[in-house]
Amino acid sequence: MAQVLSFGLRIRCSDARRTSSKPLKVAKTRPNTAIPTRSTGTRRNANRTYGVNLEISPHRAVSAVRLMRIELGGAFADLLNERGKGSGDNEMGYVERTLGFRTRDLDDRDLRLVTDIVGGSIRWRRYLDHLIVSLCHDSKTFRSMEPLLLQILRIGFYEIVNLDMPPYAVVDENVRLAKVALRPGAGNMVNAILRKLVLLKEKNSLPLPKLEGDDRAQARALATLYSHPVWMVRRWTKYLGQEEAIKLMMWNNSEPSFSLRANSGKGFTRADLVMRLKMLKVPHELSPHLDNFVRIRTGMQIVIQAQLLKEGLCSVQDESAGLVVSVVDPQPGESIIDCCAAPGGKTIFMASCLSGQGMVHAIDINKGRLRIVKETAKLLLVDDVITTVHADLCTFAKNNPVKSDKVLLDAPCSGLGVLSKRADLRWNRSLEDMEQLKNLQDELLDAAAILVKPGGVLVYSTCSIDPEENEERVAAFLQRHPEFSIDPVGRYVPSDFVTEGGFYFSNPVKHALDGAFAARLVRSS
Ligand SMILES: C[S@@+](CC[C@H](N)C(=O)[O-])C[C@H]1O[C@@H](n2cnc3c(N)ncnc32)[C@H](O)[C@@H]1O
Repeated sequence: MAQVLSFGLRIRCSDARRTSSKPLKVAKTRPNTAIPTRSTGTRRNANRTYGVNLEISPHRAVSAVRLMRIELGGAFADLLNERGKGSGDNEMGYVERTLGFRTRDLDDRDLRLVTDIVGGSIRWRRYLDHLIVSLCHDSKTFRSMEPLLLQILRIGFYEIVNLDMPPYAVVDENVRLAKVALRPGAGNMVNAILRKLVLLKEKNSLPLPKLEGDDRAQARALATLYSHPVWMVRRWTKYLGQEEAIKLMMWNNSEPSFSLRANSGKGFTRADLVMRLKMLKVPHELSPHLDNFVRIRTGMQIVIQAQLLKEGLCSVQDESAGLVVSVVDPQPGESIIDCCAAPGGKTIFMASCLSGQGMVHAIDINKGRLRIVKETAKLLLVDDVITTVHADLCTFAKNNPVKSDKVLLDAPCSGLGVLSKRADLRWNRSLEDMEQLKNLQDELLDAAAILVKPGGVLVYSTCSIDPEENEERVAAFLQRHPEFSIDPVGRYVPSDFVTEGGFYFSNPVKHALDGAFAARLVRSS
C-alpha cells in the first residue's frame, strides 16, 4: 500500500511540475461527476464552467473521452448536439462536458501519450476486452458496463499489458479517474479488476486462448491474440497462410510511420524539407523509391507545430500512394481524369508532375471532400492545372463524351492495406462490405473505361491487399472489356513492387509501407 501511495504522490508532483510554468486555476468545488451513460443519458449543465482538476492525469482523461467518442460515434455526437450547436469543436470542451472537470492543457508529452494510448487501445480492443471479460465476475458485468468505465479499464489494461508501465501507478491513476469522473464504486471496481490483472501478469499467467482445435477455433484464438476480427483472420489465413497472416497482424498493430512529400509546386525541394527537419531535430530518412519523399518515424507533432503542412511546404503521403502516381506516370501537357479524387492526395501529386502544362480533372461524389481538393490545390499552388467536378462518376461518364490520355480510378475499397494507420478501421469493416465494394468497383471501372481515349491508359488502384478487390476485379474487367490489355508496370516502379501478373503491389510486411495495388491498362481502340 505504501508503494501505491508513494507512486500516486510522485505522479501528482510530476504533473504539477510539468505545468509549473503556466498559471494554474484550481477547482474551488468538486464538480458533480455523473456522466452520460448508454441507459440514462444523465448530463450536467453544459454551460457551467469548471475549474482545472490537477489530481487526474490529463492524458488519461483526454484518452478516455476520445476513445468513448470514437466508439459511440454518431450517438455520442448527437448527445452533445442536444446541448448546443458547435459544442463539440474543441476536444478539451468535450472532456469538460463529459467528465465534469477540466484538465490542464496538454503538453507535447501528453499529446504523444494520448496518441499512443488511443491508437493502441483501439488496435488491441479485442485482446483487451478478452482479458477484461475474463477478470470480471461474469460476462453480464462486462456487457452492461457503462462506456466510460469500459474505456478507463481498457486504458489501464493497455498500459499494464502492452506498454509495460509501472503497474501500481497505472492502477492508482485509473482508479482516481474512475472515482472522480464516475463515482467511488466505479473506482473500487477498476481497482479490483486491475489488481487481479497485475497479479496474473506478475505470475505470467494471463488468461489467453490457446492456438489449438480446428481451423475455426484457431482463427478465433488468433483473432483474440492479435486483436483482429475473426473474418479477417480467416481470409488472410486462406490467402497468405497462418505465418504470413500473423506477420500482417503484427504490422497492423505496430506504430505507424509516415512519409512527407516536398511540394515542388511551391518550389520547395526535398533538400529544403530535409534542412527544415534537421533544424527541427526530427529524425528522418530519404525514401529509396521516390525523389520527393522523406520518411519520419516520430516527430509528426513537431512538423505540424512548425506549420510545414499548413504553409503547404509538404504533404503527408504514404510512399505506397506515391508509387500509384508513378504507375500513372503523368507527363506535362497530358489531360488526366482522376475519377475518385477526394481528398486529393494523388490529384495534387499528379498535378505537380505537369510543370504547369496539362490538366487534372478531379471528380468526386462527395462535395465536402472535393472542397478539400480545391483548397489544397490553391495552397500548394497547383490550382492552375486542376479542375474539380462534383459528380457521380457513372452519371458523368454517361453524359460526357470527353476522352482523356490517362484516367486514374483510385476506387473506394476496404482499406485493408492501411490498418496500421487507421486504428479503428478493422472494427468498422464487415465481410458484407467486401461484396458491396466489389460490385461498386466493377461499376466504377466500367464508367472509368468510357473516359479513356484509344491508345490511352486506365490505372485502377486501391489501398487494399485483398486479391478480390485487386487482381480479381482487373480479371473480371478484362473479360468485359477486351479492348483493354495489361501494360506491365515494371517501367514505372522498382521491380520489387511488380507482381507476376505485371501489377504494382506494396506489401506492408515486405516493404514496410501501407498496402496498395495498381493495374495499368491500355486501350487499343
Ligand atoms: C479511396 S478514396 C480516393 C482517395 C484519393 N484518390 C486520394 O488519393 O486522396 C475514394 C473516393 O471515391 C469517392 N467516390 C465513391 N463513389 C463515387 C462515385 N460513384 N463517383 C465519384 N466518386 C466516388 C469517395 O467520395 C472517395 O472520396
